[in-house]
Amino acid sequence: MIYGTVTLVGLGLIASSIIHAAKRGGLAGEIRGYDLSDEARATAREIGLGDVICDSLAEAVSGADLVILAVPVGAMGQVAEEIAPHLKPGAVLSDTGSVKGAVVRAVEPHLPEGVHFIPAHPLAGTEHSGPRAGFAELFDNRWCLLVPAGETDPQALAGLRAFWEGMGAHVEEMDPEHHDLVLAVTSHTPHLIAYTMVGVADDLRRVTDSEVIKYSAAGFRDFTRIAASDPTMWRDVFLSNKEATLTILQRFTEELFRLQRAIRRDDGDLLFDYFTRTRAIRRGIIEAGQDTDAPDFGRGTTRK
Ligand SMILES: NC(=O)C1=CN([C@@H]2O[C@H](COP(=O)(O)OP(=O)(O)OC[C@H]3O[C@@H](n4cnc5c(N)ncnc54)[C@H](O)[C@@H]3O)[C@@H](O)[C@H]2O)C=CC1
Ligand SMILES: O=C(O)C(=O)Cc1ccc(O)cc1
Repeated sequence: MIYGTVTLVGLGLIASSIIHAAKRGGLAGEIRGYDLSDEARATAREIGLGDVICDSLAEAVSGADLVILAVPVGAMGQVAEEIAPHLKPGAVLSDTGSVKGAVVRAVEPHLPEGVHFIPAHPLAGTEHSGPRAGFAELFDNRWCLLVPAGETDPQALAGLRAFWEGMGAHVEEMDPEHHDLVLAVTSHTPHLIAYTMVGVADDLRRVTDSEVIKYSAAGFRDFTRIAASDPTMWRDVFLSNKEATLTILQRFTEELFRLQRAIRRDDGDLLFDYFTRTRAIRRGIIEAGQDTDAPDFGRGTTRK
């Protein structure tokens, strides 16, 4: 056991997965939960999520050793303000938000003396949401980035690291600005591209007579899975990681125009070289053992 009492605020996919994984690892004496939505709290009780589901934030966090905010990024500041007077001195306050700079700025002004704030981001998820969506294996062999803002108590940091490792994750530390740029490249912009592509297909539905759905190939299906992700969560991600996302989108559109021009000019060499370079990146990820779901791409041949 790492913490006596752990409280999850927001009982969606990530919080419910933490509850299952912490139970599996025997990491907490008692697990409490709270959600603003009556329906989420009722569902959590119905499926026996955690030990106690509370009807107020104050009750949920009072006396807790670890409090994790697993609400949409845009709600973090308001929740922090509400729980601040009820946090136990010496408690660890963390979160799971997909954006870190904005969360640090929103939470820090409300932090009471003696509470250790250590933002975190598990790089694991699905397109599903709500208390029923969680499962204990979600974090197995996935990264969890700890993003300590400024001076952080080493013991508090070690405890949170052990908690995430106990849930199966590999833990690394990163600073908030760097985190937001990296995630803009690897997660936020790709999600926006998926939303756009599915939107374009939907606009063309009448022209293509629903054939995009009927004959959708694996690439488009992957886009539709990602574009089915929670609208509130992703609205908040883009509005709170505005700068980094716009920077990466600018680079993306420049590259897209370059490829567009190559197609128009029948510049096969440019396209071939570009796709050869990107294929090597995919192989690098697989060779580094970072994609456990991926099929073996090592045996194919390259034709020109
Ligand atoms: N879904 C994913 O794949 C991942 C999400 N995250 C981050 O984790 C956080 C939670 O995401 P999910 O679990 O997927 O979301 P979710 O949509 O499944 O659950 C969020 C829950 O928070 C509740 N909530 C909203 N405002 C609240 C408030 N003021 N007080 C209490 N509860 C409130 C909602 O009712 C909902 O039940 C987000 O910040 C997200 O960016 C991080 C990694 C992966
Ligand atoms: O489902 C997917 O493909 C994801 O990319 C999951 C995910 C979504 C948001 C995050 O901040 C981290 C991971």
